[in-house]
Amino acid sequence: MDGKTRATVEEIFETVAEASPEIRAGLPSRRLKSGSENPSGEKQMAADVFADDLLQARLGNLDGVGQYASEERAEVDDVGEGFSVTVDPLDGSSNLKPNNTMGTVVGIYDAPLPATGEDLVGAAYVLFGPVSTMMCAVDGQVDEYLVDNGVRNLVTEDVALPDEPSVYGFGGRVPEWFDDFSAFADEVASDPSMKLRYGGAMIGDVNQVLTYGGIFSYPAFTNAREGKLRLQYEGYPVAYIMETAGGASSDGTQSILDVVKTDDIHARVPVHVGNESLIEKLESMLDESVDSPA
Ligand SMILES: O=P(O)(O)OC[C@H]1O[C@](O)(COP(=O)(O)O)[C@@H](O)[C@@H]1O
Ligand SMILES: [Mg+2]
Ligand SMILES: [Mg+2]
Repeated sequence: MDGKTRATVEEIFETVAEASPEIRAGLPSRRLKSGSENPSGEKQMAADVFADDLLQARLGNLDGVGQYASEERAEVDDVGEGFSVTVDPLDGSSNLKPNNTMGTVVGIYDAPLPATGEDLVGAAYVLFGPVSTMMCAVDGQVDEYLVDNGVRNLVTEDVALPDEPSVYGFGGRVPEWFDDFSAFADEVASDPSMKLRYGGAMIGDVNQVLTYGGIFSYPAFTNAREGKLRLQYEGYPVAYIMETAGGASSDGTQSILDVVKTDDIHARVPVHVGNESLIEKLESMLDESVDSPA
């Protein structure tokens, strides 16, 4: 990776870190529905709209950013020349009401949007928990930071997914899972070394997998084969972070990073990320009947 690319990616990371205390401080007064829907047909919280506007203004202002897209706005914004940035401004915003965890997810692509997994030059997330963690993946390495007053402080350099998996979290309604995924879930659950830990925000669930080892899935459903999570804002960035940390990702048959993009900037994808052994097992169990509803 050349120095200019690296510097631009770091500037984008720094801008997200800088905005994160403002996003966090804006949450208490914005835990209500905004009255509008996002392009995926979900009711937006006031905090979703606030975080999106803030990030659009800050990231769109950077010299090295050419496009900004988020799951909260219909169209891609052309903001200048440079990398394309995709944002899930508040991942897990349905956790606002019960005061559970949530975060911000960012993908940086060296191509116009919609881009492909191969176009990624960096990805990061901020997790709003008891502390604000920021996980940044660039140039083959993931680093973990604590964000304090908008500044990243390095906690762990070169984060590696633990070899021994111990946690799992599977999203959606169990009756709507395909039979083959249910069989995989049963196998994971029956492993005495595995514990169910599910929080309802992808980024919180992914962060505990990165911390302890394991698997997070938001699978295909019998009534929604494409799953729920969005490829450009959630699927590609989280797969890039997990694979860079030594883990694996899958849409059920292939790495999420190899999933072919469509023209739809809001396209969805089944998401499975975690230890390679579990992703391999999953793919072997889904292969046979992935196309046949339960
Ligand atoms: O509560 P549900 O419908 O199972 O969905 C939970 C999943 O949906 C999400 O909240 C979707 O993300 P947004 O909150 O950004 O729309 C994921 O973070 C989470 O994994
Ligand atoms: Mg999300
Ligand atoms: Mg969101």
